[in-house]
Order: sequence, then C-alpha cells, then structure tokens
Amino acid sequence: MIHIEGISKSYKIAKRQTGLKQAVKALFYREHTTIEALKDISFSINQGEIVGYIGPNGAGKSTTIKIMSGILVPDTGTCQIMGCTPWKERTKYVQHIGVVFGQRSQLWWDVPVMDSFELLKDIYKVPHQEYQTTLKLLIETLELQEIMNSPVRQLSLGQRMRCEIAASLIHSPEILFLDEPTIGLDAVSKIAVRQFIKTINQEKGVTVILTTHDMNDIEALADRVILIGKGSVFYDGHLEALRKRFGTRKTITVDYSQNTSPISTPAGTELLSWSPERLVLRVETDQTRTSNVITELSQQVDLTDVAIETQPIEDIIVQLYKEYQI
Ligand SMILES: Nc1ncnc2c1ncn2[C@@H]1O[C@H](COP(=O)(O)OP(=O)(O)OP(=O)(O)O)[C@@H](O)[C@H]1O
Repeated sequence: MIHIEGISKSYKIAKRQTGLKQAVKALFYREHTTIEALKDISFSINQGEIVGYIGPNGAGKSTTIKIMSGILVPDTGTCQIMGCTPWKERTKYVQHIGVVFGQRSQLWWDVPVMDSFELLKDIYKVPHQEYQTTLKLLIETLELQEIMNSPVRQLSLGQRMRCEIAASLIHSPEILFLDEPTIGLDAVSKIAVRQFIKTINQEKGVTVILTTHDMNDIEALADRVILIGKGSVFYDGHLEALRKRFGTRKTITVDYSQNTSPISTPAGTELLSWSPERLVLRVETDQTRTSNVITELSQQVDLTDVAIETQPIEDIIVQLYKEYQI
C-alpha cells in the first residue's frame, strides 16, 4: 500500500550572523547551510497496519509525513501510495488520506465545528448520505455532540484534537497520518483518542502511521515501529522484538526479614537501593538469570517477597537513542 524507496530531503537555510557589518553584507550576499533531514530512507507498509514512526527531536519524522501526504517534494527517491505519487497527483491522492498535525489545525478557527465539517464535505465531494452516516459515527465515538456548534477557538486542546481527528476522516480515507495526535492531552483524552484510532483500524481497516514521543501511544497502538534518527532508519520491526533485543534489563525488588549485615550483590546486577528490609537491584539479563540472582540472595537473607519488573519501553527507547547516538 505504501512503498518508499531511497527518499532524501535537504533544507537550504540562510546563515544568520550578528552585527551591522554582517547585516549589510547579507543584503548583497547570503551564505547558506544545508540540513539533510532525510538520507535515503526506505520502507513499505501494508494495508491495515498501525505503524509507530518514532525518533528524537529533529530526526525527520514530520518531514517524512509531509512527503507522504504530498505537502513536500523529496530531492530524490520514489514514494508510491495507493498507486499515486503523493506530490504529483494531489487531487486524486488526497481522497485516500487523512492527515492530523497535532501542532497545527485544519479547522476554521472562527466558525462552528459543524461548519468546518460541512466545508470539508464539499471540498472532498462526499455524497450527502455517506456524509450523514460518517458524521453520526464520528460524533458518537468521539463524543462531539456538545461542541459541534462551538467555534474552534473556544475549544480546549483535547476537544479540538477530537475534532481534528474527525475532520481528517470525513471523507473516509484508507490511510491516516497522525503527527503527534496526543500532544498536550490529559490522560483521559489520550486514552479516548487511542481507543478511537484502534477502533477505526480494526473496524474499518484504516492504515495508520503515527508519530509520537509518547511511548504509551506506541504500546497501546503499534505492533510495528520504525525508528528514525538523524534522517536514517535505524530499526524497523515488531515492538516485542525491540523489547527482546534491547530490553535486557529487569528490576528486582526483594523484601526480607530485618538484616543489618552487608549483602553482596550478585554478578550482573547493580544496586539501586538498600534498606534493612528491602533491596532493589537492576539485573542485566544478558549477563545473568533473574532466578540465579534470587537464589544467591536467598542464601544471604530470609526472603519474604520478590517483585520483578521488565524495563519500560520508554527506557528502552532512551537506551537506543544513546546507543545509536541519535
Ligand atoms: N522548513 C524547514 N526549513 C529548514 N529546516 C527544516 C525545516 N523543517 C525541518 N527542518 C529541519 O529538518 C530536520 C528534521 O525535522 P523534522 O521536523 O522532520 O523532525 P521531527 O523528527 O519531526 O522532529 P520533532 O520530533 O522535533 O517534531 C531538523 O533538523 C529540522 O531543523
């Protein structure tokens, strides 16, 4: 459904220098620098997938989404989505896609939400009956009833984001690009947005490409992640495989009957905290087994309880960014 091959994109920006002399010089001659936002990236996405497109700030995520939605033209490479080249066949192509940029609005600021939806219906030439059915479903599932007559500028961020998502789906697209859809939302709104994305994916088969810095979004939604850094793809695969490959750390909390004599920490572990009744250790599972650690500790203290936690995905991603220096 989506095939991207060897896409590169650079931005040319004028160098700004301080001082009057430099300002006058800049009137006649401007120096430029080039930022390589994307360097030869390739991937394919199948119909019905939810893909988390992740990476640190400035990695190139939004640039990729803009190219895939036809807003930007790459310097080199090919991009075929539903048989179209996004930036060439704009009119035909936009019928297939919905786009939400969390930081920008596609709604008209001063008019009621309902009017924005009507305008989008006309822009996309959605037949009246189909529009009514879609609208009813969107209003119900995104709980928009009470805000349909409010101008967008009066909405809270969470309310606006729900409207943005609804607006992107008025024409029933097959693909949805979401660029940070949960940015700034409270916990309840985040869960509602995630639930909705899951529903349209499962019930309507909508393919979703999601960029986010919130790893809870990724855990809740994406089976597959593409990790990008400094314009290159570093990992493309299942979230679980990522966890198995890089999430080798576990935290063990052991409680024991009071003990004041020193406890020697087993090999392959790091002491995180200690008290006369509790010890918390980080275990490197590629160096030792958690069962060995517990056995060793049980020989030194009278264990009363043991809790083992796997590494949160957030930590794994931070570790990955460090390892790859991205
Ligand atoms: N219009 C532009 N002009 C010049 N440089 C740009 C422009 N847009 C993006 N860049 C640069 O391209 C690189 C990639 O930016 P991009 O917005 O794609 O990153 P991102 O992964 O979406 O980052 P973030 O997570 O911070 O939103 C960055 O170095 C950024 O400064």
